[in-house]
Amino acid sequence: MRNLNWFKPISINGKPGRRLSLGEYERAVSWSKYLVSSGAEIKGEDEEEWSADMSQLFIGFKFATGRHSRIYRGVYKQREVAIKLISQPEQDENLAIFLENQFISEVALLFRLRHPNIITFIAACKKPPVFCIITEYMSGGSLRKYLHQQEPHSVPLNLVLKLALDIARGMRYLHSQGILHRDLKSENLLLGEDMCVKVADFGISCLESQCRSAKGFTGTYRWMAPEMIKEKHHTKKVDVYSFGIVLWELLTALTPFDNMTPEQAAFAVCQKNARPPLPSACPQAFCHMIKKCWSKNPDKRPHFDEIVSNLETYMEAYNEDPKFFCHYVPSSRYTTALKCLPKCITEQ
Ligand SMILES: Nc1ncnc2c1ncn2[C@@H]1O[C@H](COP(=O)(O)OP(=O)(O)OP(=O)(O)O)[C@@H](O)[C@H]1O
Repeated sequence: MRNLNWFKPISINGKPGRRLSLGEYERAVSWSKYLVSSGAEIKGEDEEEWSADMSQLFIGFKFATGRHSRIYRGVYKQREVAIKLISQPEQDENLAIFLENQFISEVALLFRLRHPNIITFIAACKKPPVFCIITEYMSGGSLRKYLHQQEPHSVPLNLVLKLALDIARGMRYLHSQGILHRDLKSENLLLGEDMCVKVADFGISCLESQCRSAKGFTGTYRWMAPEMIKEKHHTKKVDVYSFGIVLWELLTALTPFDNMTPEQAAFAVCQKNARPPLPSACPQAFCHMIKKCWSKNPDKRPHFDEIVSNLETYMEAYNEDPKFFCHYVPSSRYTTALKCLPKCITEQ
């Protein structure tokens, strides 16, 4: 029997929700016939624990779309959530299998992750040909959307630092769990209230020991490390490369390789070792970090431990002296002195 709770207009924070339009209602009805759980199809490792109780789920309106998904707002067990619905196409068996495997892998990874800078997984539901993933709702939307609303080069340095540190902490945790994200970009970084950033979209993530070729992930070429574009063996360092591009985005509020198609960008990165231009006014501390992160040689890219530690040092120095970025000279004795400075102060 259909669960009509799904189609009640949702109420969020006491404010009445919007009633679904006829089109949205019809789409929701067509999706719901697959999603209303009989409980019979719940199988597999951990599924008992992550399987959503559909009687507790209220679906609202669609607010975003992915390549193969639609994202709805909703309420699950009294909590505001985002509901990602993925539907398998009837006509394309290979894509259907790919999407099912992607769903299984994304849920298996998300289920185990708990960190303030990683999107919080709430529940999921598997009713082929439709799958859903329920996560906390991030009211600020994507970092990409936020940056596109800013004037180029206008994000204040203390905010760049805070956002970069949130992302780097989330990524350090992810790597400590042996997981490669492989699709780190501003669109997959979500903002909460108080401008906290969380890493999201683990659709093509993998355990380092099990990662295979990245064939077909053409949509993310602008952020993709050359070894991954070339479908070569790749390591955690592909995420460090992407972090370098994200840091460039934070400083410029621009889209990388804006004047090129994703394929042209991929060619330029691999064949000409091209990178987005660093702004002339880019503080040395950031220029140095960005260049190291997007080095051609993955071994020259730092680990997230080092990135977090450097960003924390910059943050402390900036809080002490907002002119810190004007004085900073990379890889000098000044940097070493800076690193021991807080210790020296506390030891006195
Ligand atoms: N929990 C959330 N809270 C707020 N917005 C979200 C949330 N999850 C996703 N979104 C929005 O939906 C967009 C697409 O989500 P997501 O990247 O997870 O879908 P996808 O199907 O994997 O997309 P693609 O394959 O195109 O990368 C995000 O860029 C973001 O704007």
